[in-house]
Amino acid sequence: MALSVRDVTVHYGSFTAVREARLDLADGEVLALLGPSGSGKSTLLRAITGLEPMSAGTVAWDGADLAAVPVHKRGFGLVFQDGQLFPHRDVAANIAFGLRMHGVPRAQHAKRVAELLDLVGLAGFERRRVTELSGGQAQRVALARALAPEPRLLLLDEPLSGLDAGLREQLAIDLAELLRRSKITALLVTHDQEEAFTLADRVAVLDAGEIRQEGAVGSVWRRPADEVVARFLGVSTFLPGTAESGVVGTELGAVAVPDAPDGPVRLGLRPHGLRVAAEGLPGEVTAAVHRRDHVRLVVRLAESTVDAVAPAAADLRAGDPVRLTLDPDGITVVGL
Ligand SMILES: Nc1ncnc2c1ncn2[C@@H]1O[C@H](COP(=O)(O)OP(=O)(O)OP(=O)(O)O)[C@@H](O)[C@H]1O
Repeated sequence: MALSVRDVTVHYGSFTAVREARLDLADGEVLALLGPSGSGKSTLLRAITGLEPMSAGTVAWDGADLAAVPVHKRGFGLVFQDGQLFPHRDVAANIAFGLRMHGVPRAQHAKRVAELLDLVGLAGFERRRVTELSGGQAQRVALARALAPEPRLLLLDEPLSGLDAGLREQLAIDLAELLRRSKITALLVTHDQEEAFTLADRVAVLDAGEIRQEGAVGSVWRRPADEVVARFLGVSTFLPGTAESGVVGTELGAVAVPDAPDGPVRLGLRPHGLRVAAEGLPGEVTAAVHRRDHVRLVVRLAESTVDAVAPAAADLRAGDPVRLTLDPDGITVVGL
């Protein structure tokens, strides 16, 4: 195991920001620490880098404890939300800083800087002043600077959250491609599930300083371990049901969940787990919000109020009657 984090606890005075965190990261793997604001993600990342003193626990690389290894000798690269570039130097000098710090001979700098700029999609930007870069370009330069010394672990703390939505999505896709192509081992902090799912192989969900669930992104998404994780991953309605031979019967109807074990289960419904259809449960729209590719609804049923979706073209308003049907794609089993 490249990185192993064991029972790491961090206190700020009497407040416990991270409690007994355990994580493993294999070579070439990308792990996202995902959680709401204040859940302790940055604190855990900082503890791993050595920037934050730990009250208990160990951080090891290839089995060797890093307690006595100072931050700059850990061989880790760091990228923060605002790239923290040196404003008075040009792009090439910012990237070469990392090379100088690691004793790369000066004669090799220009070639390596050009390679790194090519890698982050900014070929030819060497002489550009960093004050003349867009937010997205600045983050690419920060990434190139962090990668310059070929770190054994790249740590990214909300690297895209200072950017506007469209750019963030594009940069997340580019970054995911770069991490996979270059087989970089990386730990990413984010509060954005889309970003975590685009970039990471595995995800650890934090809440109130504790890792609630850790696993492959797909399995955490499909099988959240508890209600806290489920809510954070977009589940808004919980529904008891009884599974028999891969079909779960509930008060809202039956739905196929092939791997649900027979017996009582708890379903978690994301908004698109209930869709407007020609047939189904009757209800009344109490709120409708038009989004780019669908309409989000709040619908009052006979016994409860639920979230649901309709196609973008649906012209629905509060007071309209609708019928809802369960869609397995938006339904998880919680706490299996
Ligand atoms: N230097 C500090 N001194 C005291 N408390 C702190 C300090 N840094 C963070 N905290 C507290 O520790 C908790 C965890 O903070 P942390 O920054 O790790 O959360 P986070 O999940 O990264 O949140 P965000 O996404 O908002 O950055 C928060 O309640 C925060 O207020």
